[in-house]
Amino acid sequence: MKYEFNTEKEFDIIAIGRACIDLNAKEYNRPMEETMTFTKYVGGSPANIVIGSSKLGLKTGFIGKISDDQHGRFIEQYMKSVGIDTSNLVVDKDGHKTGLTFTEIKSPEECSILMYREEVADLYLASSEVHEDYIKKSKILLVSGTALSKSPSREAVLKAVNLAKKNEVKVIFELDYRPYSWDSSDETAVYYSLVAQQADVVIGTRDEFDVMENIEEGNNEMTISHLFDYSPELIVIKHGVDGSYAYMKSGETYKGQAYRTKVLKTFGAGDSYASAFLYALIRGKDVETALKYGSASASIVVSKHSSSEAMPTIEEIEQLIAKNETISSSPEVNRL
Ligand SMILES: Nc1ncnc2c1ncn2[C@@H]1O[C@H](COP(=O)(O)OP(=O)(O)O)[C@@H](O)[C@H]1O
Ligand SMILES: O=C(O)C[C@@H](O)[C@H](O)C(=O)COP(=O)(O)O
Repeated sequence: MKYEFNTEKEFDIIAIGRACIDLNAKEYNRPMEETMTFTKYVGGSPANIVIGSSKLGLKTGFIGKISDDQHGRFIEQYMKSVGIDTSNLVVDKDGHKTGLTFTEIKSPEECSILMYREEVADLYLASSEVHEDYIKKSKILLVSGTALSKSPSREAVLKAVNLAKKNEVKVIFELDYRPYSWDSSDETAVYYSLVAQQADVVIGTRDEFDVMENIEEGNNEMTISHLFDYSPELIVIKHGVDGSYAYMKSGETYKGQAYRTKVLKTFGAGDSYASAFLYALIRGKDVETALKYGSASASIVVSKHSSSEAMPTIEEIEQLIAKNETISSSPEVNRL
């Protein structure tokens, strides 16, 4: 089953949200207290996703706010270098800073991130900085959930969603839950539900859907039966190394299995997954195949040091799919 887009649009994906910096520990297998050196990469979930999609050949753009300093300029230069349109990347003039994410790689199973996000420029994106003329040019508006955590970014995102819906632009909502950014679980659930109900596609981990529903240990059937009463036509629920499920409003369900790899660290999986999953959908692959692209891309990125710089080429993804070494012993993709 394929997912249709308006093919007349100039851009494939325009993302809205944060573009930040990842500082990934160079010394692995030790706690961050003992890490002396870090490598700098562009980071921020929505930025990572468009970087991945852009490297795969999609035409992408980014709406966001960066700091007026060396870090902001590094982000803009890197985005340009991978082909992302930065014409709607706003430079903050009020002294707000770029968000930093330090990563700790204690072991392949024990990875964590430490976010420094006080007064970050990305959450100061204003609704007046979101433009209809730009959004309407894209097949997809990719929305990151973290951009809803504070005003004025929250209103900027809600405006962007409204403009997308007015202009036949598919709204893809990546839940991208970062507890650090939110004041309360009730608040998160309110804004997540608001946008999920308006989105065309919702992507998140099982835990993130629980956050949206403000419950513990929810289940996929309940999630989809609720959301399919609203706008979503496709819901993707990820279960880490156990794979992912795609549910269509029309009733089909598909399972994508994770691909075996030598894991270096686990972060970066979700962003690389989303970038290749969306690439495949836009290129007219069916949803089953798109799950394979997402899983293969994630498997490649978890074997490498970064999230953004490590985003694979299409050849790497297709070679991995052809090798077919999935983690479960059951058939690689089961039609349920
Ligand atoms: N250890 C792993 N080895 C190979 N693939 C993985 C591994 N962990 C996750 N993946 C792949 O990445 C996808 C997204 O991972 P997940 O952990 O669910 O998302 P997130 O990074 O957003 O928390 C999974 O569906 C799976 O295909
Ligand atoms: O999203 C961030 O601000 C941090 C990311 O740049 C970092 O690379 C990361 O944690 C990615 O993990 P994922 O969202 O699970 O793919």
